[in-house]
Amino acid sequence: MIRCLMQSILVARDLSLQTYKKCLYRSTMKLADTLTNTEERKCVPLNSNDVIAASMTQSHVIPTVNATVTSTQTMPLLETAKSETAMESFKIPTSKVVPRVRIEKAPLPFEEIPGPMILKLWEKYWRYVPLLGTQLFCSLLISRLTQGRLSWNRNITPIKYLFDEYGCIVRINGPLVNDIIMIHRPEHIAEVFKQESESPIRSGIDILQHYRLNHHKYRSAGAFSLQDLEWLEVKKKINQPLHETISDYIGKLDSVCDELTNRIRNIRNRQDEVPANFHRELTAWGMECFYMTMFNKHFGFLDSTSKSASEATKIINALITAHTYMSRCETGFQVWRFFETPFAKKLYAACDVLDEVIGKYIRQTQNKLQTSSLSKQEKFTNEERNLPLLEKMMIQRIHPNDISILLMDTIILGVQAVINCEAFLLYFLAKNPRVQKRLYNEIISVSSKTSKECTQTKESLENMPYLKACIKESLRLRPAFPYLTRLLSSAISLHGYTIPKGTFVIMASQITSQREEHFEDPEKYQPERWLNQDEYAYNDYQEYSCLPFGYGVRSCLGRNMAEIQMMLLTAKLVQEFTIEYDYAEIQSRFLMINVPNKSLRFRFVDRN
Ligand code: HEM
Repeated sequence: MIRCLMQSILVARDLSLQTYKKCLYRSTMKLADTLTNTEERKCVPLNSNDVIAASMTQSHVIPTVNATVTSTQTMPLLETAKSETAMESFKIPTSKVVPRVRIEKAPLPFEEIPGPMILKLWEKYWRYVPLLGTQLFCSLLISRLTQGRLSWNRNITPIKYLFDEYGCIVRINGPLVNDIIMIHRPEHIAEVFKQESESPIRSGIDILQHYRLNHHKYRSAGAFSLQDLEWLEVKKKINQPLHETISDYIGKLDSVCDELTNRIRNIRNRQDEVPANFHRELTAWGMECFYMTMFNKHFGFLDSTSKSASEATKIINALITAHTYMSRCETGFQVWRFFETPFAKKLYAACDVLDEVIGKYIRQTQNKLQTSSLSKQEKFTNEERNLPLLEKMMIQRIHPNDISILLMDTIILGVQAVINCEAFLLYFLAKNPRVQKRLYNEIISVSSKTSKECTQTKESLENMPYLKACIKESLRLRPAFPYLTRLLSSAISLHGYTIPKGTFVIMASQITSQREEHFEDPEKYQPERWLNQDEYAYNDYQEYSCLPFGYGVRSCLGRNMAEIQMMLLTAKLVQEFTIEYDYAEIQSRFLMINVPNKSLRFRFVDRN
């Protein structure tokens, strides 16, 4: 009996508590709604805490709303069903709402930005490493840091983990390196780019810099590593010739795409599937495009029967090796700073092969230009625009050393970026037959109007908005570089914190471009989202929400070249084949560039 009685009391108490909570919530919401319509609400922004506070502080004076009830009557704390009905229509006289004073928030100290404790573990190692650069730290962070603790597969996941754990701004500090801030919100990225100086500083690739300055005794570190105004001078000189060359070489680049198409027909099996090492064929295509634009030479990378086949194999092997060991040297502890490790030796040997090839063409061009008179050279720049880029750069009097390192950066990073972005694009098309169909229709309709069958021109490419959207969408989901970096040249304010000048900022742009606020169903491949720009122009920071080629003065120099190459090849392949892929999902893994983590076993089924 007593137990029953006790239970009933407990149940009754629970019920009354629940009713109280419900009523308090309803009155709070009602109050918030009402306040929205008052003048006070307009000038005093309230958050949910304010509303709750307001309801609590005024609970004794809030009028219950019956016309008959005066404003001085108090509302019962524990409401009855009667008072609940009465709540439906109560009004608060505006004069009773006490306006709140907006309190200016003082900037929060930089040191209070949350960051991972796990990094503290590394501090004890750092002191044994005298030559620590920011890049080392970034590398640690981006590559191996969380190994063992997370399901680490060398992709962007650990960075995402840090944001999930510490919020939208994460600070990483150490005793020897400068502080590093990691961000991913477009509005924060905008602040970083707004403070950019005339010559912004980005993290370089230390091992390539080391190769050039110490191993090779070149006079500068290279396009990706060079920081000062000297590089900007070179960049200015290259920019225009680069764009002109690409436009002038569209026809030649298109025929390189024809070669890959034929090669696919030769190498696919009876199920129309290309071999697992199809990535290598894409590399050959990328290198042939590079040779064509830089040296105006057809090398035969896609022709296994050509005279230069063994030389082609050597160059492609060198490129693959250089990329692999650059990534291995650059990530983890950089022991190569103290002695030449086996990884560094392999990288240097591969770079030497590429350097030799580039050097050969530079010498040839130098000889050619020495034999022609200056006036003739000037005539070249004005009249004969079809010169290869190397010759144009030499006419611009760019130092041969600078040309050499620029070309090597273009091969190791630029060509690799194009190949891997193209690989992901083909994958997305293969996985989305509806998109592929629409793209095919666009290509056919434009080609029939503007160009000869199966040949693209500058005009035909300009008339393919859907193709551009397909590329943009693929770069949104799988950019070549998942993050951008800058050293702050002046202090900025982010998320209420003051970030001092000299802080190194990592912008996780791959995460930015997959945020729900900016992209509906962000994980889906939907090129259509780029066609109606107005629909997406609602947000002030839209511009910063997808930056596959970076932003500002230090944005990608090869953007035009990359986009044209990708457009040409994609148009060609979609026009000729239906592309299919039957295997497990392909994700990216990070080898200084996002690369596919699985073989590209596409099926290329003839359309006719
Ligand atoms: C789809 C292919 C490519 C993508 C996604 C890409 C992306 C990028 C990104 C994100 C940056 C850093 C920008 C920044 O920090 O704001 C960059 C820099 C650069 N890219 Fe590309 N790139 C591609 C292809 C190429 C190609 C083919 C070339 C060769 C001409 C090239 C040459 C460069 C150079 C020289 C820089 C350094 C620019 C500077 O520091 O001023 N890129 N690229």
